[in-house]
Amino acid sequence: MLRIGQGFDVHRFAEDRDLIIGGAHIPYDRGLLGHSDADVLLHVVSDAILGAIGEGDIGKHFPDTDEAYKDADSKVLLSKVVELMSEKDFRVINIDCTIMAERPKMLPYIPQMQTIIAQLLKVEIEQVNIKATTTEKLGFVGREEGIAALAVVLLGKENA
Ligand SMILES: Nc1ccn([C@@H]2O[C@H](COP(=O)(O)O)[C@@H](O)[C@H]2O)c(=O)n1
Ligand SMILES: C[C@@]1(CO)OP(=O)(O)OP(=O)(O)OC[C@H]1O
Repeated sequence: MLRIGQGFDVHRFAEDRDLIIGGAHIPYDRGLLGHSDADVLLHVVSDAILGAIGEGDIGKHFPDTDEAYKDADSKVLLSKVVELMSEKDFRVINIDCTIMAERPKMLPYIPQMQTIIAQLLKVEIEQVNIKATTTEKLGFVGREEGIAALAVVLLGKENA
């Protein structure tokens, strides 16, 4: 059986926050605001998987009203999502992600993000594709107010 899922998320920039995208710590003068570490890329990967297995979204599983998730490491949240996926006997076939950011340049950090995400998903690096784009100075991304990301995932389950 094959199942597809998608995720979309946005976080605004804030002073005095680390910029963490796909688990990579990116040197920059601002980070992203959130209840968790605001790793917008890991959030869309989590949401895409939850969507594919019909389990809602990360807000349902890790509410932003719960102090347990204050400054939470999104790698831990994604690991819990992967556990849920595995309990349902699904595995990731491939995932394709896009980061929308006017700045900073993501390209140098993409191999590191791929490695981290592949480890968390328990797949090979080749099964994880990550792209980055500006929005040509248009909209909230273009005004450098925040970063958006999206992901599409294909899951498979044997003998079903
Ligand atoms: N934050 C970003 C945005 C883009 N890139 C890389 O630059 C290429 C060109 O971007 P355009 O938005 O001008 O099409 C893009 O394909 C990415 O490889 C980036 O690294 N970080
Ligand atoms: C991840 C959670 C939980 O800490 O918080 P945020 O970092 O605010 O992220 P968001 O994508 O807005 O919503 C999901 C939340 O439940």
